[in-house]
Amino acid sequence: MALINLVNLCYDYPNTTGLDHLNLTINAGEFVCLMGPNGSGKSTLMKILSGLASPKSGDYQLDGQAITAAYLADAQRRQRLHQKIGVVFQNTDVQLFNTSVAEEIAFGPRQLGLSAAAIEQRVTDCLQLTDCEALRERVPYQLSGGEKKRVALASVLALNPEILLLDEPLNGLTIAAQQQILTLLQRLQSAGKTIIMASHNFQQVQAVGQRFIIFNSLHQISADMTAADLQRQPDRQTQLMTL
Ligand SMILES: Nc1ncnc2c1ncn2[C@@H]1O[C@H](COP(=O)(O)OP(=O)(O)OP(=O)(O)O)[C@@H](O)[C@H]1O
Repeated sequence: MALINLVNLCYDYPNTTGLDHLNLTINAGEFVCLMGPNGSGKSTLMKILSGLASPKSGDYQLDGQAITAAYLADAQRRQRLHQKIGVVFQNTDVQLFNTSVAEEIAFGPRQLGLSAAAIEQRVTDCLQLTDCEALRERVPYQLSGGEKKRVALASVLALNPEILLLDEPLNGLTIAAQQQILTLLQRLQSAGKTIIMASHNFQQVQAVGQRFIIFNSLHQISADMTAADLQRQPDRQTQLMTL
């Protein structure tokens, strides 16, 4: 069974279309890049997948469960969804609000009601996984862009989600910081996570993406290709280089 299944999914903002009749299946363990020009719908799809918005029409199923407005209205179910799908937002500053990095990572597990020992274990594990041990007592909003991104990822991983959604996680980072995030995402995929990453920069993601879902300016999916498909289509690669 598909992990994520979208059928004829539409979403509208008050004055514009967000998503137009998306049909999409994503299986567990995939590393998927959502690509397309500015305003094509990548962030809107992330909003729907993470339960921050519900579709106007069409279906969204996660592990066979229909995610509807009624489902999202139930706080317990919403929490279950948020445990399953972790989101790293485009603007990391909206995500980091605690007074230390350790507190930032502990926040989610504490909300789940875990014991102090279990929380400490998750903080230590996630600091190590994201190479953030040295940042443990730092104030999150004073960190560099790359450090903030790694801490945001650590705080999301503390809930041990099956799926990671990342909206333009490489924007504004140095090449070294980009590489560090990409290597980490590959390790997480090897550990069994499903990775869904939005990007409009093919150069940044071509080495890691295994599947590329390409949006057009009409907020539709115009192509859905594996990395191997893309290898055989240099014209398409050139097009993606200039989104
Ligand atoms: N909060 C909002 N209110 C109204 N319109 C919105 C809102 N957010 C997005 N839109 C519109 O919905 C469409 C899809 O936008 P979306 O942010 O999903 O695109 P994107 O592909 O993520 O773009 P970018 O690469 O710039 O982040 C665009 O036309 C955008 O202007």
